[in-house]
Amino acid sequence: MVKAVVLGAAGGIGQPLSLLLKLNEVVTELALYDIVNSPGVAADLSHINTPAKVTGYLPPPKDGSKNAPNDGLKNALTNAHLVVIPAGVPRKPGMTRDDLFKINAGIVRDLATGIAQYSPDAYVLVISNPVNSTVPIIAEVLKKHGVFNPKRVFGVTTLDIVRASTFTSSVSGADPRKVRVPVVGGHSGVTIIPLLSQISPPHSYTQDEIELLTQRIQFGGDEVVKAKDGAGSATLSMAQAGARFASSILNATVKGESGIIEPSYVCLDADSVGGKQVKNAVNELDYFSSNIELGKNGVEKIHPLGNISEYEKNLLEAAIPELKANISKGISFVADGSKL
Ligand SMILES: NC(=O)c1ccc[n+]([C@@H]2O[C@H](COP(=O)([O-])OP(=O)(O)OC[C@H]3O[C@@H](n4cnc5c(N)ncnc54)[C@H](O)[C@@H]3O)[C@@H](O)[C@H]2O)c1
Ligand SMILES: O=C(O)C[C@H](O)C(=O)O
Repeated sequence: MVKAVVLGAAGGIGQPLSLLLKLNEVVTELALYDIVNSPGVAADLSHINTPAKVTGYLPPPKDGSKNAPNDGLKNALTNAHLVVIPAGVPRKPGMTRDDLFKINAGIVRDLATGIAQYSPDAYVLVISNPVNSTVPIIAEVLKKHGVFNPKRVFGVTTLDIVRASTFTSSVSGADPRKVRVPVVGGHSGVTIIPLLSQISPPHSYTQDEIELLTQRIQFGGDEVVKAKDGAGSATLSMAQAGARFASSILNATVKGESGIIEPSYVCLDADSVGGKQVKNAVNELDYFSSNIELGKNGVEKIHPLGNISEYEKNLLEAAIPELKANISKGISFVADGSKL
């Protein structure tokens, strides 16, 4: 049995992501949890003729008036192999991702408490923003419960990779499906660091092109927030990116495929898989996105940054203070909170 769970499944990302997971034939059970509408989304998806059995769960009603299942989160999470979290509010124009911390930190902390209790061995994929802080929040909650495994918790930065392929190809004329650009660092503005010097297949951009492309990849999220004009942020492209990363995790951990490499924002404490080497290169940050090789137990190897250009070194230097602050904010939120 391979159970995938989506927490925040009725939202703008949650619905198309759940659809794509329903189409993934490695998944045999798909559990959808949200504070609203998840049974409806589950009923709808359950008519698709793929193997996954779909169920929808809600929290217990606040007034206790309805005869709803008592513990939706527990039932959703029990026996999960993979948990994907797109729960939380999205940006409106003029906001930074860090502005979402006030609401989303508490949501993510409470969901992490459920994961610690009901699915401590699951692979956890965090989409909720601000990713630079929500991943440390999840890790700290799992640590408090004694169940944190740094090889199993991932901040999903795949949308940055997807955008980098699309935007660079629009300049070079290459097939975007075949282009890979490692995007390292974090997932907000200047913490997003595209390594265009390592683009595959290789391509030489002018310095002007490099600067324009870097800016566009770093602030690609803002393009969508602006175009949606108050109706949220990227949902469809994020669902595709999230499903791609989930599929990579499933292919590595269930099917045993080797050699899958995807950048992701992870805890660098896993020294046995190369975390220390990356940590040394990024001024001792505890979390960072680098090329991650996936294996049957999750993170198999955290690849070093490799040769990077002077321009990219400057991007890294500019990213470090913001990443440090975002990480500390997440860690302190759990350390200072009482509701665990
Ligand atoms: N990592 C990325 O690259 C990336 C990309 C796009 C969006 N995001 C982030 O993803 C999050 C979701 O975006 P969206 O557009 O889907 O928002 P949305 O508002 O459309 O959906 C969010 C869903 O979360 C649900 N929710 C709220 N509190 C919950 C809780 N306690 N438990 C379960 N579900 C809960 C809501 O009911 C809603 O259905 C935002 O924080 C957004 O910034 C991240
Ligand atoms: O921009 C946002 O707020 C959503 C997401 O992080 C994105 O990169 O599209």
